[in-house]
Formats: sequence, C-alpha cells, structure tokens
Amino acid sequence: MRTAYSVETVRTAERELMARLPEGALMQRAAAGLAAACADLLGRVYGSRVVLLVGSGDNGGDALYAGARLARRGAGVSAVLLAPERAHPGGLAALRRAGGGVAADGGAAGRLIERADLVVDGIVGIGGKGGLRPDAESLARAAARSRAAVVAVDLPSGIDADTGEVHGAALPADLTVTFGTHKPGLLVDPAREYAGSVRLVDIGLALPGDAAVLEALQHADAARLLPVPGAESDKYRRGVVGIAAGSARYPGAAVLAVSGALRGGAGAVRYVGPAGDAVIARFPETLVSDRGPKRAGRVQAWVVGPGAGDDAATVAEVVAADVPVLIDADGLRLVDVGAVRARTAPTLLTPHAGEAAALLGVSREEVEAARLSSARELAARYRATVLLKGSTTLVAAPDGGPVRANATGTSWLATAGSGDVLSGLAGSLLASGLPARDAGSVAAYLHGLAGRHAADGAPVGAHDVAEALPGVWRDVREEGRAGV
Ligand SMILES: NC(=O)C1=CN([C@@H]2O[C@H](COP(=O)(O)OP(=O)(O)OC[C@H]3O[C@@H](n4cnc5c(N)ncnc54)[C@H](OP(=O)(O)O)[C@@H]3O)[C@@H](O)[C@H]2O)[C@@H](O)CC1
Ligand SMILES: [K+]
Repeated sequence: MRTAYSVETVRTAERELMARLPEGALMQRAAAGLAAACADLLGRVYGSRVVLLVGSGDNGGDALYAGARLARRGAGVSAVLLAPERAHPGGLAALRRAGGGVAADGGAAGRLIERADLVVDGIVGIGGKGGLRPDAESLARAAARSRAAVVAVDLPSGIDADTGEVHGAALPADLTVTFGTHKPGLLVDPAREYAGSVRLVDIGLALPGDAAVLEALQHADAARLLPVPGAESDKYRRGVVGIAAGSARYPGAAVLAVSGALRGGAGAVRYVGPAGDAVIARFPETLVSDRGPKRAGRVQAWVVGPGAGDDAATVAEVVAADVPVLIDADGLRLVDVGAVRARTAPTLLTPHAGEAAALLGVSREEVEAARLSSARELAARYRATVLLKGSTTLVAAPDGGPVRANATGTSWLATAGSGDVLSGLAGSLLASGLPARDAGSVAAYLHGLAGRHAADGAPVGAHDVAEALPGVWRDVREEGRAGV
C-alpha cells in the first residue's frame, strides 16, 4: 500500500529522528537521494548543465547539497537564490566548495535556465503557503519555456502538500523526489498533475501506521482483496448483485452496468427495470425480473441509478433495502439525503465532479479544485462511502480514516457509459462481501487498468473496458501474488 501523511505528522516524525541523529544528517540523506535521482534522469552527469532554484528554507538546502554532489561529479551547477541572505548557509558553502556558482542577477538566471539540461526546484517544500510568489513565478515560467527536465525537491513548489489544491501558480515537474513518505498533494489532483513521476527516498522517518491520510492500492493490495470462490461456493454464497438501472430511453446504461457486474465476482446478476430485453439479448446469463426491486428475489447488494431517468420510486425502493447499495448517476439526483443517512447497511455513492457539485450545492470547478475535502464532506453529509470519479478517483468513508486515491485510470476512460461499467463492477464486489471502501477502491483500480489495456493509446468504448476486466483481474492476481 502506498501511504501519504500530513505535513504535521511528517514534522513530528522529523523532530523525533533529528533528535537522535547528528546535526544535518537528515538533510544529507535527502540530498543524496535527490542527487542520485537527478543523475539517473540526466544519464550522463559529467558536462551536464544544472540550475538550482533555491528558496529560503530547507527545501533550498536540499537542492544546494544535491547540487554540490552533482558538481563533484563534473556537472556545471549554478544556483539561483530567491532570497540570497536567507539561503541555507551550509548548503551554499558546500556548493561553492564543489565548484558550483551563483547567478548574479535575474538576467543571468534566465539565461542559465534557458540553456540548462536540468532544473532542480528547491523553491519551497512542506513549509510552503499558497501559490508561488511573483519572483518565483517568473523563474517557473522560464523553466517551463526551457527544454530542461525539471526535478521537484520533495514537492512541486506552489502546490498544497496536505490537500492537493493549487492556489495560484505552481512549477510542474517531470519527476518529484519526495522524502520519508508521500504527501497527500502528490496523489490528489490538481496538484498531482504537477508532480510528474514520483520517487520516494527513505530517510528513516518512523510514521505511525494509523495516521495515514491517504492510501493508494498497489497490485498486491488489490490482489489480496479480490474475492475468490471457495470449493463450497454456489452462486448465492458468491453473492447476487441486483442492477436497477436503464430506462426505455437509456437501455444501454443497463447493459453496461450488467457487463461490469458480470465481471466483478458476484455469483449472479439480477436485473430489474424496463431494459430487460436489451440486457438478455446481450447477456443471457442475467436473471431478469420485471417485478421491481422489492419482489425481485434474493440480492446481496444493489446498484441503482445508471440511466434511470426520473424513476424516483425505484431509487427509493432500493435505498430502503437492508443490504449494501451503490447509488450512481440519475440515482444521485433522485435520492433523498435523509433516507440515505437513515440506512444501516453500507451505502456507496459514485458521483463524478458535476454530480458531487450538485449534491454539495457548489460549482463543478469548486469540486475539481478541492477534491479531497469535497469527497470527505459528501461522505459526512450522506453518512456514506463516496467514490469521487476523476483522473485520480478518491474513495472516502464516512467514519474518517484514510481516503483511498486511485491513479490507474486514463483520460480515455472519460467516455460515455464507462461509469455504468464501474458501478456494476463495484456493486458486484459489494455483493461478494467487500466493505464499501474496498469495493469502491478495488473497482476503481481494476476499471482504470482495464481502461488502459483496452485503450492502449487509442479511443475506447465502455464495452471494451468491461471486456478487458477479466484479463486485468488475472494480471492483478498473478502479479500481486508475485509481489509486483
Ligand atoms: N521533513 C523532513 O523530514 C525533512 C525535510 N527536508 C526538507 O525540508 C523542507 C521543509 O523545509 P522548511 O521547513 O524550511 O520549509 P520550506 O518548504 O523550505 O519553505 C519555507 C520557506 O519558503 C518560503 N515560502 C513559503 N511559501 C512560499 C511560496 N508560496 N512561494 C515561495 N516561497 C515560499 C518561506 O518564506 P517566508 O514566508 O519566511 O518569507 C520559508 O522561508 C522539506 O520540504 C524538505 O525538502 C529534508 O531536508 C530532510 C528531511
Ligand atoms: K520544491
């Protein structure tokens, strides 16, 4: 499991460790890891041109010490100091001793950045507040214009480490070298988009397992959670998922939700609604009922809402069922908050940003800008687990605890009907017994990978994503078992 901790927790762990180590040891560990990552990126260090953007805190100190290491290996290293009188003195001395220089003025800085192979962003790290200030912003613009690769020290400068929000300008990186642990901002959009790929350097911080703010499943975690039928399993023990979706106008939503549900581990899929003929024509193994959710027969979890049109009565009937319920799409518009809050069985809501905005009474842009707090707020208001879709999907549970972030997706997944496949898949995992947080995060994980496999760099339809699910499931199980 990849985990991320708040700045406050990192600071506490840092203090405890610093008290036990010789002065400066921690920064040397960080700088060594940073220099190694820069060297890997450069390929050939000797003769390369490196520019360090150095702020007034320890983030700048890391950059200076790493720059000194690169200079000792033959790189031409120059530092651009944002606050010359406050630049880390030890780091600056080390750089000078190693033969590195300091840009004389803004003009020189611009020219150095223009010709650089690598820009190291040590403007600000976990001590940052708000977006970049004007002097830092103009350096960021110069770095963006140049052909240099950008390596962010600990975090891309200008992002909010704890929330993943970006208030003002920030400096996009090709690689972020982060110390001790991931920070939430490296896993949550929009900040995540600034980070590029992320390399974690172990500096020996001891972080309390129960204090993680964010988690991201890896293959082994997803593999561990995938339901496996035992020898005694019949279709009822494996779970029956009920799909109450589709309408005369949108029969396709029903077909796609069923297509996801059939690949999600439940023993059987029961369909209830007006699109039974379309469902049966495509998936003859579906149990179709036209008697409404209450009288449809045994179901261990329901999915309601995709393509449901204005059928509020069906939504209300499903929400009244005493089994796990997933509410998606039109269902989110039609559902009564009080009825959801009153439920005792788990509820999983799966809005995209626009639907989440409508539920919260804010604009879509506000949700996109503050995804972590939006997901948490919705989970608290509805007393439900919330899966907020997006390029990084977030799954927040109502009892607090770490939010799960999923980054397996691809922008090709932003295609009509892809959400219907996801809700069928997650509902199926709920029916096979996974708790809502696991069902949502495993579904997002598999769905994202299936999107990637199906797309492989080209546009895909939602049915392609559903068809790619069994292959992805196999890969995750096999690679997860092999510890990948
Ligand atoms: N934690 C660990 O275990 C380890 C941490 N290490 C490293 O230390 C880093 C944290 O260092 P830190 O505490 O000195 O803060 P840091 O991020 O350098 O910034 C503070 C300075 O930035 C300024 N500033 C603020 N906002 C700004 C903005 N928007 N735009 C521009 N400037 C802004 C602010 O200026 P002021 O407000 O005072 O004018 C202040 O002086 C951490 O990220 C990691 O790299 C490793 O060395 C070892 C292990
Ligand atoms: K930085």
